[in-house]
Amino acid sequence: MKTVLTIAGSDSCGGAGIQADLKTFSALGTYGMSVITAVTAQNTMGVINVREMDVEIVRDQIDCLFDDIMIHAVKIGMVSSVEIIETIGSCLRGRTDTPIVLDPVMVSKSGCHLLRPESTEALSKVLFPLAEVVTPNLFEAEVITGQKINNIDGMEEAAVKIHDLGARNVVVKGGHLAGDAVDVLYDGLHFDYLKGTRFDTPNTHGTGCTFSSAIAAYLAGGFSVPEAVREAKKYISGAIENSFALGHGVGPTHHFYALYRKAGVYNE
Ligand SMILES: Nc1ncnc2c1ncn2[C@@H]1O[C@H](COP(=O)(O)OP(=O)(O)O)[C@@H](O)[C@H]1O
Ligand SMILES: Cc1ncc(COP(=O)(O)O)c(N)n1
Repeated sequence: MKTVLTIAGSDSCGGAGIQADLKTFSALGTYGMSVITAVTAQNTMGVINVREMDVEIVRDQIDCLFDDIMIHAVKIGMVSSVEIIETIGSCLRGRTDTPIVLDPVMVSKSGCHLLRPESTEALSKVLFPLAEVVTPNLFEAEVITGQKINNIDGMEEAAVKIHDLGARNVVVKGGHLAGDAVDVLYDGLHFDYLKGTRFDTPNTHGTGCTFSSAIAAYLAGGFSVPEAVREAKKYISGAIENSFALGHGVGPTHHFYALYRKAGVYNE
């Protein structure tokens, strides 16, 4: 059994964060585990409250898993504070056999800061050099590089800059650009373009969490980075195509539509 660990925040409404990550790991046939960095009180309309975990419990969650279990890939999402970032860094440094996918989560789609603004530098200094893949969205790539991004050329420039900060592979996601949903993968030498149909849906809660978790699940399964990113793109596209309305705001993507259909229990 391939195992994948998510280090991220809890999203009480289940569309993003730890909950989206574990659903993705399960849907892709891997065994999911979690380290919770923060608990958010969140629904489809917004984030009501955030409680960070203290660094001791973050460290103990990570260490006790590595002490006991072979972990085939790690995904990192919401990390919130400099202290939590440094703790994760010190726990993972040296564990070079385990590929790490870092989704540099900063602000929720509903506009809440999930990374304290003063933690941006620590995120790139401490965690980028540990990452096999970093997956910024347009806004995150702009904050990290200090440059506005309006098109694919801008995404390429940002990918190069983020690679220079130590990430071995960078996927700049184009989910927030107009037109097709095109993401740019850069490995330090070549650009690769992940093209996807844009689905006209408001229900995109947790798309970035799901995409990065799918990359981690495929890396755990032994796929190369370009293969893992390509398969993850297919997975997130299907999950968005089958996303659904929930609550009064931005609904979640659907992780199990293929399995449900096969079992004849798919409920539109
Ligand atoms: N409406 C959409 N239709 C199809 N793909 C989308 C759509 N919105 C986002 N994506 C894709 O979902 C993935 C996550 O991207 P994005 O939504 O930009 O991440 P984030 O949640 O970090 O803002 C990317 O592969 C992106 O291209
Ligand atoms: C705990 C947690 N982690 C990540 C996100 C980002 O997801 P989105 O960008 O879809 O709001 C979130 N809303 N909550």
